[in-house]
Amino acid sequence: MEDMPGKSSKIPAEYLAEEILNGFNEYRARFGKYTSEAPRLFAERNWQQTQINHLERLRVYKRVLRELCAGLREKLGEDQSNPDIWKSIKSFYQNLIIDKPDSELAETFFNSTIRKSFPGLSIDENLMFVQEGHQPKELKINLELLNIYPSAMGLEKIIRKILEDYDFGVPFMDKEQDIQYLINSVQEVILTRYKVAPETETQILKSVFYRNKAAYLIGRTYLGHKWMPFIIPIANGPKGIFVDTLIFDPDMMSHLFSFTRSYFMVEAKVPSQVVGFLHDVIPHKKTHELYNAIGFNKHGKTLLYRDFLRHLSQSQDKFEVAPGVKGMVMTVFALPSLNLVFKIIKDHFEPPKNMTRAEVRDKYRLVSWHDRVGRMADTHEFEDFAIPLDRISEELKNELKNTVNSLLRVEGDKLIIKHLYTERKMIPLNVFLEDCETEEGIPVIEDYGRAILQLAQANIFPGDMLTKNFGLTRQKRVVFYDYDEIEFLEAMNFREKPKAETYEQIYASEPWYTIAKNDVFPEDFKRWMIGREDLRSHFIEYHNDLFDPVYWQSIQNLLKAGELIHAFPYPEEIRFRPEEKI
Ligand SMILES: Nc1ncnc2c1ncn2[C@@H]1O[C@H](COP(=O)(O)OP(=O)(O)OP(=O)(O)O)[C@@H](O)[C@H]1O
Repeated sequence: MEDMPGKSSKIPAEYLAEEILNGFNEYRARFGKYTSEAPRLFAERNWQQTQINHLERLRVYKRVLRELCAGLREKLGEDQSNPDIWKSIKSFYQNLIIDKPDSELAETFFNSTIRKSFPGLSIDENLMFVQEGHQPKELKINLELLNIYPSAMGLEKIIRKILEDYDFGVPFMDKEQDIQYLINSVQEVILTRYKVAPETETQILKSVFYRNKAAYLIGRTYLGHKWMPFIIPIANGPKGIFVDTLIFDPDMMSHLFSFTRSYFMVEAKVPSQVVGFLHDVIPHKKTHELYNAIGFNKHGKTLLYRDFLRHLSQSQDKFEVAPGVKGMVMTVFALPSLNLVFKIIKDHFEPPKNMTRAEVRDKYRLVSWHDRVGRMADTHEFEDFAIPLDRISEELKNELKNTVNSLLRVEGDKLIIKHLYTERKMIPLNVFLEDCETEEGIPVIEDYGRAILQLAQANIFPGDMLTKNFGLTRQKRVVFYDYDEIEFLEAMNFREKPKAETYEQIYASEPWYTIAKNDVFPEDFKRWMIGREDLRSHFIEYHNDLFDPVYWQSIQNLLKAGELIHAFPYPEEIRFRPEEKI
């Protein structure tokens, strides 16, 4: 063994590097086991277990890491924060993972390990993979990952062959009708507009993407001058498997991979190759978002951080307090040129907020584990996040000092923030509604109500539903981002207001009836949900159900009966069949 600098006198660095690699392999094996069960659970329509597996898979990383790091800390003893030893471990580890098909994930795993084992570590390229190790993993497409259908086969034969190749082990409800629906869609969208040359082809990833109650095939057709990507959603209803629709719209495709959706279960032995294909098919999405979407959210976080560092070095603007109404629980700031916000839990909350910092963190964790149904933003959690002091505006410096001082320290020319969340930057809904035209506002407020109802169907009650707690995405979709008052819908008690009968009751300045902590009176929502006169009446009429306690109770009853309500990540109108035919 080559004599490495600073080799531990007690346990050789080589051994510790192997131990970290074993931890990584353990994580990959356990992650892979949950992923590999997705096709069977889909075939069995076992949605309960699908949900459990989704949650368990999200927990694997931390669980493996916790055990590994406890062992490492014990073995390293006083050497836990000896940079020479870690440098040596990194060097051995780098050699061990060099030929791994998922070495980029293994690097991220190393970073997590050292951050949890080395007290007081600051970002250091010698000790961590701040940038990618050897050679950056090229996002190359491997043709072996694809099923290929030459155009010369003819449309109908291609479609038949696709439905044969992707065998879910369950009979189709009506395969002939599915084939006809698919032919019609292709004719409508492609063949009426483009002439497909016979020497071209259609490619579909062999790996199927599973999420909730659906499976998705992802592919593209070469039209002779450009690729036309598509997604085929497939569902398994009580009468069998069926193709639910065919998606060509790039925005819809992109939304399927949105930061507001849960991660897919998909076999990806070489993640960079699957991401490479997705990158070509959905060019809008950044690489870190695609890694997140296929379940490697820790590596997604690494890439997000690398993007952040690059962005910082290429921009000059200053971090500012985020526009909109300031939070009572979170201090939120942003860099105008960057598509992210940074959220820190305040040191003290003003009444009526009376939760603790730990409780707020629990709520954020709940959201990251829960099905976000396209209506809640995913967050990444960072510890000891460094920002150059000269990039922070004076106003923000004061705001940070006044609200989160206990989490700040200065190291050289950097401000280090002990704990923060990053989240996609959106336009706060209240800001948008302040000066939009009526016609622009109408679809947005309709979507606001829809967002609340879809969250309810996923067993989430936002608690505080004011427009300031929702944001608008690039695609003008309304997304909830204020999690500190979130509750499970099942825990709420939706009530009608008792009718005042006596003189005292009618003229009482305070409610004369008792109100329990989880009581909710939906008819009150009318008073404060939408302030603008020109939008208010439309909202109240359009979302009449929102103000009816019986409607909320009916959603609770469905949830109590164990119903997993599937939130379709595409509009109802594009589905091939109405719900009653399924
Ligand atoms: N993802 C985001 N994109 C853009 N702005 C955001 C985002 N998240 C938060 N903000 C801004 O920061 C403000 C405070 O954020 P947030 O609602 O999460 O804090 P809070 O302290 O939980 O709020 P509250 O006082 O309602 O509990 C928002 O009103 C909005 O203006």
